[in-house]
Amino acid sequence: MKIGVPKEIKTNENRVALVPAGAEALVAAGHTVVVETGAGDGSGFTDADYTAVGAQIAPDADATWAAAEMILKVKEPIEPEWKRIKKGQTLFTYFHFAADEKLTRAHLDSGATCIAYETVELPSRELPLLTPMSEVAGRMAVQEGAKYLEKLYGGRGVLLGGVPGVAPAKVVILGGGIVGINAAKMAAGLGAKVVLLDINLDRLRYLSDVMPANVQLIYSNHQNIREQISTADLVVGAVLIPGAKAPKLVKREDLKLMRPGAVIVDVAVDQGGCIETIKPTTHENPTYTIDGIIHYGVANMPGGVPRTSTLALTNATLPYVLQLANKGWRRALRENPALLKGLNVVDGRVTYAGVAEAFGLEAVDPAEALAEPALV
Ligand SMILES: NC(=O)C1=CN([C@@H]2O[C@H](COP(=O)(O)OP(=O)(O)OC[C@H]3O[C@@H](n4cnc5c(N)ncnc54)[C@H](O)[C@@H]3O)[C@@H](O)[C@H]2O)C=CC1
Ligand SMILES: CC(=O)C(=O)O
Ligand SMILES: [Mg+2]
Repeated sequence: MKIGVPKEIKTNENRVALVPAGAEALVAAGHTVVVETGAGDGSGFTDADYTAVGAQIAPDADATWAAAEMILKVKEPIEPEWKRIKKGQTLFTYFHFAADEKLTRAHLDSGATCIAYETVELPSRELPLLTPMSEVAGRMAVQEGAKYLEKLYGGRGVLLGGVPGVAPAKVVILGGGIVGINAAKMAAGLGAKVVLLDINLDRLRYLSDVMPANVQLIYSNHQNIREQISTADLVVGAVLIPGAKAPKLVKREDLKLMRPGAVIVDVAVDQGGCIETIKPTTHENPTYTIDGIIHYGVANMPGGVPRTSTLALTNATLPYVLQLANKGWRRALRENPALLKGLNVVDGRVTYAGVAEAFGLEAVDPAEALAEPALV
């Protein structure tokens, strides 16, 4: 199979979807790998690192897309990339369709087969291709939150860990999945007082076994959330309903309960955000203020630490990339139910219920879409 790896063009997105070790594995399996010149630069991989393992370098994005039956990316194709998508081409990347109708319609119109990293799901309900980036983003959420709490950035001027004689800051985390547990570990390690809320009681029980004593676990409902954020310095949004739009847990009027200069980092912004007032921002311009509360809404946080993130992401994606390349998307999805869960759009139809629901579209059963020979 011919596999294309374009350079990411979203603002300050320096990750790349395939590292030289992955290119080597694909070439060894008999595939042709075409990498856009400079695609690996931001993560510390040169064109020469790719050619050394048998990949080809394309001079620009057009040539990379045109050559490929399957495109490997990190972020969803953005508007300048849409014209390059070919009917029947397989796209394997993060999409987050439910948060963006225009993006969804562009991919429906393209006729491409869109397999989303974020909805690949194991029988255990784990999301193996979201997990590594959630680990990065959860850890970063505390780093970024700590920065914007500094007075210089408009924050309350509070140090997360406090010092002897002065109380530590309070960090409230909404959602105790991968982002939540990683944020909690970091905040607790720095000495903050941490409160984590989730609706999954089994998850709260598990967290109570593994978390240190400065992490308190509370059931998530609107009343408890309002009570907790009223004394928070940093709030981290970390909820997820896989593939669907995030529920709005903090309403606009709730901001009035919060302390001026408190910071919200809504990691869930890529699925629309769990804070009513959040909107997507970029690494270049990450924050804005509403009612005295600093909002951080970067939708590709791991892009800020591309070396770590690229390695972590590609460790997880490569086994799936090899299955898609070796078997073609139909057989790979038929033989791997986890990968089948990743199918969001095929031949102009939505195959993921959460995405269809977000825009009032009809969802086609992915197994049914697979069964149609016309879509080979
Ligand atoms: N902004 C960025 O750069 C990045 C964003 N993300 C996003 O972060 C979000 C969280 O991802 P993960 O932690 O991997 O998901 P996860 O599935 O591991 O955890 C989500 C948690 O939210 C909980 N939850 C659901 N409804 C809730 C409610 N009403 N109140 C409290 N908790 C609730 C679930 O029980 C679950 O424990 C996703 O939207 C993901 O796409 C992930 C990586 C990077
Ligand atoms: C998960 C995601 O959207 C990201 O890593 O950018
Ligand atoms: Mg994202």
